[in-house]
Amino acid sequence: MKTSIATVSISGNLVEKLEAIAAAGFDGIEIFEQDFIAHDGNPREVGDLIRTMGLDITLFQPFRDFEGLPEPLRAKAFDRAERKFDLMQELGTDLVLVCSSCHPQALGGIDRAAEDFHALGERAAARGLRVGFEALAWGRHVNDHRDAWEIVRRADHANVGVILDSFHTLSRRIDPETIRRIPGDRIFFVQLADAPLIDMDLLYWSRHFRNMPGEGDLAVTDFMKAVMATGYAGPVSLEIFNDQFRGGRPKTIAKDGYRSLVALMDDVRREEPAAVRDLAPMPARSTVNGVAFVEFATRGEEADALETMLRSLGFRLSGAHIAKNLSLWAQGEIRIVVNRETSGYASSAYSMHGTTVCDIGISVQAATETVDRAQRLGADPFRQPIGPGELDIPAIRGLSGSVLHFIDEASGLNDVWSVEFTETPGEDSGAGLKRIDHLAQTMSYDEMLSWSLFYTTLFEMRKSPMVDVVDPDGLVRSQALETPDGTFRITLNGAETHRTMAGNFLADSFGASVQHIALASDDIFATSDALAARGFAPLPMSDNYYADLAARFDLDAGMLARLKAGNILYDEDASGAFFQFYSRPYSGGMFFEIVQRWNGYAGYGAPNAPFRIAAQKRLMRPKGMPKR
Ligand SMILES: O=C(O)c1ccc(O)c(O)c1
Ligand SMILES: [Mg+2]
Repeated sequence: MKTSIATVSISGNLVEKLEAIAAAGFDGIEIFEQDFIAHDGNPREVGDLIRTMGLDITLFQPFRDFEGLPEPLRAKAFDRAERKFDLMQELGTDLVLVCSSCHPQALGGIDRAAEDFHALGERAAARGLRVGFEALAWGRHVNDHRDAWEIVRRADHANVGVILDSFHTLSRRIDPETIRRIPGDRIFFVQLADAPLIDMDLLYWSRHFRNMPGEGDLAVTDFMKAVMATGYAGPVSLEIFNDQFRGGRPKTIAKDGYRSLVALMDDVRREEPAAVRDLAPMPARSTVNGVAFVEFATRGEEADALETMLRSLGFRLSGAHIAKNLSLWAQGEIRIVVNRETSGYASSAYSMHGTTVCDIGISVQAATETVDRAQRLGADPFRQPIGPGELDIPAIRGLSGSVLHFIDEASGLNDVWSVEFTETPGEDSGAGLKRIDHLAQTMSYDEMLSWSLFYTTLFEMRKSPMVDVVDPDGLVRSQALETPDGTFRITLNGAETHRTMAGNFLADSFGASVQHIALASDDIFATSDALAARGFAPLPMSDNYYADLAARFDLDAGMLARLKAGNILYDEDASGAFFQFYSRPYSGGMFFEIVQRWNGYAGYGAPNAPFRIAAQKRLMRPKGMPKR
């Protein structure tokens, strides 16, 4: 399988685009004519440059407004085609994409279009070139791949084939199963794009909101299954028009594209093994059993403050590392590692971000396979020198320099706590916190798609719809990712301005990271009492909040009084209820959350988020102080 991507999908100038595409691992590019025209260099040099980077030119595009024109426009279109054929030969590519005409004078008529394509096929054949016809979803007469295929069929020329683009088919809700009727050797090229479901004009949607397969809501896997079932053996190419990507970092967008394409083809193969023959095998998405540990990089007074916070949350200092300056804090199944090392990865994370979550340990079915899959999807493995008596725990670099370790039972890696840590005796039985409910990662809005793709291609996780969270100083978008059984949950919070609570944290910590950790109790009121006895100070909520709760929900006076007394927030969904309270912010805007899910409540208390943020800001921005 040859992987390819259109140059239009990546930001930067032509050379920057090519470098990013080559580095991400693609085999080829579709050269977008505009990118070539904007470049100052002759076509032969450009072709040679592309090839020296190890890339093929899989397609030249687009050639517009060709079929169905009356004379003299028709003759002019053929002349124009001859010029572009010259250019293609100099660049060194044999396939051109002709997209269906939007020309106001195009006449329509399947046979007229077929005759035009037959004639174009003759001219292309004379030069050893090929022509592919793509139905644009907004084409004047041809806007359905079934009509494009009928035209190609009637053109009846070996050098004329059809080009399929998932966006054009799926955006019009055309059943992708209809692709199975097209002979694979008549499909000259396949373009892939996903998109979020938004009800808008097709052209505008296509030119601004496409995204990588798996990042949107279209049935791209079904589309590709149908394509592969035809026996299609040509390139599989991404063609993404997206405003955000046009302004993104070329390397990141290209890596995301490669990750999405390999994950998609692996999914297709799992569902139709016979159809995908030449993709190297890779392990399936990992099953996650939960968060094994969260590690903070910290120092000095900040480290002491964090440990004071952990103690007030009912954590017990349960171990010290045999060789390194790490302390292990435990409660229920929760393990938090406080790393005060002054060299190595955690130390650089501290220098870069201040006190920060530098490492997340994820408990999976098979740790080594998880790293294998991640690497096949383009992630880098992470290694540190292993000291005497230490285990070699498989790990990768996440995005923006983060690290993920994988722990499993089968290989004995979950013994790391008894192997690498000496037990600190103690009696403390905790405050009833049992497990990590979710980790909340803060990032800039532009990074959200990269992170959700990262998690959903590596793990069996589903995305919930994006919600808008109103901060007094701006909007934060939030998206939850979770395993089917809820054992591993992450919320991604994308900030667009520095002035939001999330944006402020991001600016102060120089990059995406975990901003809060939500810990689950099975009895929120008992936990709240136990924490109060330890001197834990919850985030104070306003009286107005509780007056509104009383209006919105059927809560009896006793329940309401208990919620208010504990500064506990409340929400309900179709099946159950949710209780949550917060710590006060520490170390530049991080915090802890305590939650209880009752009767299968599935959300994260999104309706409460604006009031939580306002309460945090009241603490961080004392009364009377003007906002920055
Ligand atoms: O938006 C367009 O015009 C356009 C051009 C070429 C394509 O392959 C396509 O899918 C869309
Ligand atoms: Mg296309």
